[in-house]
Amino acid sequence: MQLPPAFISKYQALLGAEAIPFLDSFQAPAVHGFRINPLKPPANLTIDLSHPIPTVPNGYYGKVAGKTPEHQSGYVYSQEPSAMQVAQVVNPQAGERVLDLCAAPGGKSTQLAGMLNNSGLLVANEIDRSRAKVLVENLERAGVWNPLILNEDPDSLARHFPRYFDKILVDAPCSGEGMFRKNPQAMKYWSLDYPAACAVRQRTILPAALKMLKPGGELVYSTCTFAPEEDEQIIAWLLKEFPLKVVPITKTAGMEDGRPAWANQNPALADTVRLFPQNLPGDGHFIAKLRYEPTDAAGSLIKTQRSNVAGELRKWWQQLVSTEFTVDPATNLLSFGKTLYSYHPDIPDLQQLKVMRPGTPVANIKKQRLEPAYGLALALKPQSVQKRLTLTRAEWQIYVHGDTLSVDPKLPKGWYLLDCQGMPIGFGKVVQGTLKNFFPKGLRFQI
Ligand SMILES: C[S@@+](CC[C@H](N)C(=O)[O-])C[C@H]1O[C@@H](n2cnc3c(N)ncnc32)[C@H](O)[C@@H]1O
Repeated sequence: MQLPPAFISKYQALLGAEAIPFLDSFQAPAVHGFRINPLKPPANLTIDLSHPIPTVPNGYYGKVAGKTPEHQSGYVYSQEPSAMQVAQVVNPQAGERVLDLCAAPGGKSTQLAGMLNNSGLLVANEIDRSRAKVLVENLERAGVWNPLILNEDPDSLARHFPRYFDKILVDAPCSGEGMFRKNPQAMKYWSLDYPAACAVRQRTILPAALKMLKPGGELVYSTCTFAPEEDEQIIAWLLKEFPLKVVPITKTAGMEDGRPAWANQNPALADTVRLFPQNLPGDGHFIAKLRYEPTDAAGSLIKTQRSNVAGELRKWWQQLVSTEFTVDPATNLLSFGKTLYSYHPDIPDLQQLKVMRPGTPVANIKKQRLEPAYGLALALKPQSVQKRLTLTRAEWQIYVHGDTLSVDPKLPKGWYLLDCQGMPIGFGKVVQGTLKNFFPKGLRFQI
């Protein structure tokens, strides 16, 4: 790989002798990793789990294929190993309200959701609409319960969530120097001035994020770049401008202190973390954790979203629950577009927000009836449905292609939660020996 000459000389000046292993690391192959989703029920996975990442529960080195039941059903998520350290630093606790402000495609959101274990509230926001759609797919696949998925710019979002969150992650858009190895195209955008331009954007995102943090709440800031302008210098600026304190991050093997000398010499910057690719298997990251300690500690009340499901629609839902489920899987019901959602009761009134998903889709609204939603199949506990059917891997291929399958004609008609090797993969409807396919049209694929 041919690194930009200005990049080489910049890091030679910054790193001295260490620049040699740093620059050499770009010639090594990219390191792959994946996480196993702790939200999913136990299943028989066909995946090599022999190389665990010691510092990341459920994290493994290796590559996983995309077109497999394990991937389609959200049991695995491919993620570069050093990126996995960020959610570890956020460390969400049960019941907390957590915002992932720059969330697409959803690597850190899915990991945070796993750590929240479907307690508390995850709000995943992405400014770019097409990327937000990918975020929706990934959170749906992961079976996250009641995530609020938004497509807002940080300033607009801040108006709706004043002092609302316990933890906020800003995994900032950055110059992406850590991506060069995996995606050499990323070098095309790079110039000596690019990190400073990215820093301008980061300085607009962060004040908006702080408006949404509760007093005593924690902000985690991360980048996948090595540029001091976007790393230590951003934290030095935040510490000067806002009532924030650095929370030291416990360092594990291969993690280095942030470098005060690369900013304003503030010694607290050493408590941030640099992950360099010459020190650990991964592409590199910068992570800082800050506690917000404003002097005026008043919180803010918000108007919460009320359920809008009554009358006929509620009756149809109750009918579906009584014929197909063992318990009512929904929390609060919201009709949104042509879908019925379960949503978290603490979410603000959604009227002025660009909502991708208010929660978990539980049913598709048809004329005079409801059909259980794909997203529900991936999120609910299998024991909460009345009828289940196991497909072989070969039958799974037919299912994800969108075709019908023949089944035992004696099977009672109705909705079945389908699984493959114990992994829930979607719903199907049995009618007289035929399994009708309800795998969403937009997600179908051929192996
Ligand atoms: C590093 S990526 C996030 C990766 C994601 N956290 C993950 O782990 O999968 C940064 C994201 O910030 C978004 N972004 C770009 N400009 C932004 C802005 N002005 N405010 C907020 N987000 C922005 C990008 O669209 C991009 O999806």
